[in-house]
Amino acid sequence: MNKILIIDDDFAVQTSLSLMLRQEGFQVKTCSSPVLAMDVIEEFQPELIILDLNFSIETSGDEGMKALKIIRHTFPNIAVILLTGWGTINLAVEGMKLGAKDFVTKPWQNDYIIQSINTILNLSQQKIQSPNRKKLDQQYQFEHIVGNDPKLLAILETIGRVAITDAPVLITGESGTGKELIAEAIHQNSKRRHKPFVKVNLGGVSATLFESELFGHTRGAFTDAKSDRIGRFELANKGTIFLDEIGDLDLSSQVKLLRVLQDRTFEPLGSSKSKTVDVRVICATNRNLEEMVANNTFREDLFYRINLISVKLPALRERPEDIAALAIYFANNLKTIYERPNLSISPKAIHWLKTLPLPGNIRQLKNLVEKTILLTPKDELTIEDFQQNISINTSPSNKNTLPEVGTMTLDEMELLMIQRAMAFHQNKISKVARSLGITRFALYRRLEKFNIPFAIE
Ligand SMILES: Nc1ncnc2c1ncn2[C@@H]1O[C@H](COP(=O)(O)OP(=O)(O)OP(=O)(O)O)[C@@H](O)[C@H]1O
Repeated sequence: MNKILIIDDDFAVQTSLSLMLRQEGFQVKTCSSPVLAMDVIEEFQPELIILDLNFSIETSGDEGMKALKIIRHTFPNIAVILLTGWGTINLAVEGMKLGAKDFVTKPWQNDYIIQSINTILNLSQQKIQSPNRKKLDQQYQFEHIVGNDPKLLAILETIGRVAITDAPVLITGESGTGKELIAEAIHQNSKRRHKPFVKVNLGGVSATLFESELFGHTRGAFTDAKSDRIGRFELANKGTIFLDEIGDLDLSSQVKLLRVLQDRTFEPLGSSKSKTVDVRVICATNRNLEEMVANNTFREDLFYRINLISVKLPALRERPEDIAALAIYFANNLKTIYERPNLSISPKAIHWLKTLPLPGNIRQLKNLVEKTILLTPKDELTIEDFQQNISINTSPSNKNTLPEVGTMTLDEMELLMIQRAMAFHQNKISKVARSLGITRFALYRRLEKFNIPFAIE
């Protein structure tokens, strides 16, 4: 039985929280001040502490903060959840930086606290050493997710475990790495799987449309509002809402979003009646939210609210072994669709695909395989077939794949580009030279300079 310690000077809070947690099967102790807490922690050895930040004698929150620092320092393995008022949410944010696992604003929702506790305890307690794909597939539904890379498996393990809770999950990763697929998998493995999964692309929602899109509007709320409209949150009730491109949200919309994530209540535009929703929130972005927080373009409190659990999907170039499995999977899917049962990819072509940088990640690989199959009438696809259909330089995020200024000289860059072109064109000098925009002789000179072996054509 897991042990939880509640540190709060408000007797009513102590009683109601402990009653609720005992009903959930936890062993609970309470304590009214941080000073007394240290002895209790030593003796009781809780796995988790719920710590109030606002003690009535000291409304600045300093006492709670001090206690948090000491607890983190003395008992680093004990998880801490902070309790705070809505008005002092900035304190909670400070606390998260000091290592608290989550924060809950008063008045709290019992369901939220319980799911947060379960998620935190669950994640900290049963870490499997190295998850294996077969075991994961026996436990969870990941049938459309291809891959065996240890980084991907660790992610599948985490999402499998947290899927059953209602914990918010933040999914980051470059474009095309499978963020939406992972969000769907979380929903499919949750208790909400038979309820709606509603996707909202926040990148496409302007600040003026944000409220009506997410919270709905009543007829006449604004000039074009000819009839009542249900917002996305309400559509997702009892299910999951997937907020894609959350990093694209402007600051005024961020605060509106924080409010509904915090209280689960909102008012449709033009209405004064609050509505309550029961949704699980999954967010995704290819931006660096930590950096945005540092630049004050993303609210820190919203950041901590959405990333109780966060997973970062690796770029495809970081897991080249999965390229083979993915290419074969996409080709097999198309076998049936296009009625070409003998379709296959030559072993050499598979090997060659693994050497591609693929900045557009899995989406780019999928498009390449589909395009090549469509445009090639043969059964076995070769390197040349793929070469004709790839546009390495026009991929969307190519500019991001250039190294940072100061990390590479022009000479090193030239060497890398020549090596890459040689691999791509399998050392065929005239093709390599053409792709680099230089003559064959200019290429020979450079190959010699860089000591790259070649055969004269
Ligand atoms: N592990 C995988 N196995 C099979 N297909 C995958 C996998 N990951 C992604 N895909 C496929 O690749 C395509 C891109 O994936 P997805 O849309 O989930 O990426 P994303 O990270 O959400 O992209 P963006 O940031 O551009 O929205 C989809 O067609 C998806 O089905």
